[in-house]
Amino acid sequence: MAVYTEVPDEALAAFLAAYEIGDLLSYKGIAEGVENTNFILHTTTGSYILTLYEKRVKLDDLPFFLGLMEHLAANGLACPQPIRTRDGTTLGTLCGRPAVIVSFLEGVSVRRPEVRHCRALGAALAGLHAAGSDFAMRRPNALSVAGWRPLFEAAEAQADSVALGLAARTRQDLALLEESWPQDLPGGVIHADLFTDNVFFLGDELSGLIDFYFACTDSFAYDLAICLNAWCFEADYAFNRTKGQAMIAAYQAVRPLEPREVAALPLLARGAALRFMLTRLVDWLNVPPGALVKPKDPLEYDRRLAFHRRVAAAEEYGWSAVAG
Ligand SMILES: Nc1ncnc2c1ncn2[C@@H]1O[C@H](COP(=O)(O)OP(=O)(O)OP(=O)(O)O)[C@@H](O)[C@H]1O
Ligand SMILES: N[C@@H](CCO)C(=O)O
Repeated sequence: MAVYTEVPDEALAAFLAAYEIGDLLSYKGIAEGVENTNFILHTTTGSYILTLYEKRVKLDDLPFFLGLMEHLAANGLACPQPIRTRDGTTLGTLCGRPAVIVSFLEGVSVRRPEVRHCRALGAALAGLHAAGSDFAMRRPNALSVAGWRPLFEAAEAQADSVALGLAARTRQDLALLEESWPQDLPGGVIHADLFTDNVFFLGDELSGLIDFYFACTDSFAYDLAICLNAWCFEADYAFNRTKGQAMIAAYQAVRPLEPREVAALPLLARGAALRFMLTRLVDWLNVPPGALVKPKDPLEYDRRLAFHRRVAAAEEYGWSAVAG
């Protein structure tokens, strides 16, 4: 469930009075998602998403996220567009929480992506990188390599209670990645969390990207590495090279990777898997009493790491010099 804040009818009506989105017909809480409180609103002018930001989203970051969504939507990307009030503001307050209304995107996410979905995702990711290239604001990636050691230290003592040997192998991965993390790759705005639940399809057509609350300024190839992790492994943790190939080729049809990005891909993919393993591990070990949200399994990413450790070259992810 993701309705942490209950919103009384009167409070909602007062909040909506500042907008020109028609009369409210109905609204209901959205169960999916774990970070924020989301409602779907149906009004006489259409459907909208109302989000109340809960504690994990920093208030200072909201201008970046909202500005970015506006910028990307203005550049033709199918993403939620923050709706402005009559006074021209996008960020308001509802029930003591920062709150926004964004446009509703049609479509459904796919649980088990197929090759065609991976291809569509590759093109959309490159489109996002292109659409964000002239966005003026910056937000450093707090969950890049410098952010991993504090996460590891918070989990190290209990890591082996989750899987035997997890602490030792994570320690080794972390040391290697800290030493060799690729620097100064081409970069700009990245989504940084483009998992299947954040991508909508209508039939075979990709219809929208959501959840920009990890978006930041970092290397483009790292974003691709995150997507290879999230989309191209099978249920048995075998990497599906055909899916990787489809994703990378579609990405490169819009923005060809530079040779240094290709060379860095194995390390970037390994780092991306470590990042999600660590955030999941910390959450797994710190489930608040009475929590209604089930934490995500860190071992799904420990298993991906086992694959990445054996990879020697980008070809093993499906990259090839000849576009295919
Ligand atoms: N603009 C939108 N259009 C249509 N549906 C949306 C939109 N934004 C959010 N949703 C719906 O709300 C759900 C939760 O949104 P979102 O993923 O942003 O939540 P969250 O709390 O930030 O969760 P998490 O970070 O865990 O994914 C989505 O799975 C989707 O069903
Ligand atoms: N996509 C992240 C959750 C944060 O949205 C994960 O699967 O660990």
